[in-house]
Amino acid sequence: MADKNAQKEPCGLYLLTPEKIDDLVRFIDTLDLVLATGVVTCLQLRLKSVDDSVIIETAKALLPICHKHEVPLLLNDRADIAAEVDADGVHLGQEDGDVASARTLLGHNKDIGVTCHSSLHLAFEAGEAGANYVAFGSFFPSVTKKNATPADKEILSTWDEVTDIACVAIGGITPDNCRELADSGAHFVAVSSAVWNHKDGPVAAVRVFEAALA
Ligand SMILES: Cc1ncc(COP(=O)(O)OP(=O)(O)O)c(N)n1
Ligand SMILES: Cc1ncsc1CCOP(=O)(O)O
Ligand SMILES: [Mg+2]
Repeated sequence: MADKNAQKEPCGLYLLTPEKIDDLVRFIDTLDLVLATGVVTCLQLRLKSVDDSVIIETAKALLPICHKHEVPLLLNDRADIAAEVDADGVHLGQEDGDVASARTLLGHNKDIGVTCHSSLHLAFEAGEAGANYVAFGSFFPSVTKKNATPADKEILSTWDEVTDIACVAIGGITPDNCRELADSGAHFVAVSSAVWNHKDGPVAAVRVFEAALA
């Protein structure tokens, strides 16, 4: 998913799972419908405060659904588990390990993304270390990550001008505010609550994002 040249197409929708999945069978049915829309470019399994066994079981269950729809599945935080389940990559925060170690675990045909908050310096470091994409944010207040570092959308245009590495915008993104991030240079917008908590459900939500990003 991390091809910056995809940017001249509409900005992609990068979907994060909820932090907890209570009913995996039901979630898979919903995810199948969401991915069948063709709107989602990438899915990140972002489970928090669960045992490794739950991450592994969930990743193994989601991979066939993602691949049926040709959507890469990245794991949040855990390059080791991404390698174990043969996921398509990993997203690393600044405390989640370094790119070089993740690359050793995953190999060269997997995607590695790195959280860079509002820092071009961190983004250049990540790029030099071999990240496939960098993530900036939070651009708007997020109910999912309430204490995230705020970021200004000018960082997206600056990054777009000076590098060829894809950038992802994250944090409080909705159908109403995603366009300004795409116009500023985001290649992908990463979204959680605006999809899973949409009043008309997640399938309707991704359709509204599709229209907003077209
Ligand atoms: C695409 C994307 N961007 C940023 C993050 C945040 O990662 P991190 O800072 O490690 O925070 P957690 O998600 O682990 O709480 C992300 N997950 N995905
Ligand atoms: C993981 C993460 N990192 C910065 S904001 C955020 C949460 C994104 O979720 P939402 O789209 O619900 O704000
Ligand atoms: Mg993390």
